[in-house]
Amino acid sequence: MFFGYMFVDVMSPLQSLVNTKLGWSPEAFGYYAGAEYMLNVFGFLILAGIILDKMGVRFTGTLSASVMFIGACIKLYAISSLFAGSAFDQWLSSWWVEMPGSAKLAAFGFTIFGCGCEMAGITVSKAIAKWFEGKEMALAMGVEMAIARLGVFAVLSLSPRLADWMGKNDPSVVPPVAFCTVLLLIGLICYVVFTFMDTNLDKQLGASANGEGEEEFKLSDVGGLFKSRLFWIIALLCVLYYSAIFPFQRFGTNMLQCNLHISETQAADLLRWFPIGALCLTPPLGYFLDRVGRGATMLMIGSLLLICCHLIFALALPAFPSQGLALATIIVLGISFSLVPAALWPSVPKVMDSRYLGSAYSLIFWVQNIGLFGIPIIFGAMLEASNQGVTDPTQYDYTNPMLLFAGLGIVALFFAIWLKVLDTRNGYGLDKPNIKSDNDAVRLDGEA
Ligand SMILES: C[C@H](N)C(=O)N[C@@H](CCCCN)C(=O)O
Repeated sequence: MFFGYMFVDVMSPLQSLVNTKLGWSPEAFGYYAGAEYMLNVFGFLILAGIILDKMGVRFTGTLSASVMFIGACIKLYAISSLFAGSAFDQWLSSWWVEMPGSAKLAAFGFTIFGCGCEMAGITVSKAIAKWFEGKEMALAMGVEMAIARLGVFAVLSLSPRLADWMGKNDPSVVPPVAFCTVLLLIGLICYVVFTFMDTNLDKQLGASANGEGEEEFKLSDVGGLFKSRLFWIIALLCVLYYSAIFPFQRFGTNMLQCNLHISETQAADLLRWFPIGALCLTPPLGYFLDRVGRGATMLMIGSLLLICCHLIFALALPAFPSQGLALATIIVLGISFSLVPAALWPSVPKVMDSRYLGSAYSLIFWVQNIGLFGIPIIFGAMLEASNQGVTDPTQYDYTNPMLLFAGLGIVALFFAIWLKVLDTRNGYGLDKPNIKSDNDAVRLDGEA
């Protein structure tokens, strides 16, 4: 997940460079950013849930790491000089001309990568929920997410510097993407080694080699989940919250650059404190949740902080372009980004029967991916519409698109409050600690 999250954001701090070097407009960048989730939205994630439940963690993990690597190679080729000017490039550039050939092929590679990355995400979630059931599950998920955030921090720090590899006068998008592609190959090799070690351990313990696929995915479970009000509240809170977080991560560098009139590297250096805040706080919050609880309350506070931060970025930062204000807001956003993920993901096994868990995670990811696919496109289009005639990518006005993020946060807060009310009324146990011997939480199959 560390290398995967690095690859996801490798181009995020390079938006103005891809604009000048590859000719991608903000709209094209938005299409590219949303492409990560495209095939997932059109059903791949549901298939991934079935594969996970049928084939188990070892097989699905190896498959997802391989798919991520293949997607990364396609994207690397798309932005390289091997592709630029080729007959394939000319053909790809000849239709839907707003989207250059390199952007189309990179978006395709990112789509393939996204299938692997999201499949890896549900594999990890299910494995942790199973391994840590009734134990320090929230802490384990918090540590896993912290490692992923460290990847984002690392890539926001490294990417602009690697882009200047050949000298500041000739920056290029290729070195950072190539570097992260090699890391994905190393990740794949590590996972293959893990599967051999895990199989050997099973043999030593005398466990059945196929013991991991015992929780069968049933299509009827999907129907049951879709009819559940609780599922929809969690899924909609998830999609609204994350749609104001991950797309922000992608556009944030340029937003800071435009508002603060600083270089791309300086802006990325500021933005990298966002994942760092989340990195430091998510594990302790998971520890707190395991022992004390308050998950539903954390979801509300996290959503409220999200709204405040995006309103500051939209309205206050353009009026008071201060790096101190930007940094403080980024840190508070990092706190929000710890509270919600730390509480959201461990809440799912609390309210959904373990028989549904693989499918529940894949369906929540699926709903979430619809937002993660659509919002960057809408955001990019709003940015373009708000900046008609602006040719310098460091001079964009980000007010309207940032208000979109604040709006998403307001609706997310509404769902967080609703969840808290239902939890208080029906006793789902969302505000209760994870570690306890006889969990009296009401699960979906017991939902009225
Ligand atoms: C984007 C991805 N679908 C996602 O939701 N990522 C979450 C972590 C999900 C839990 C993984 N074990 C995130 O907060 O990064």
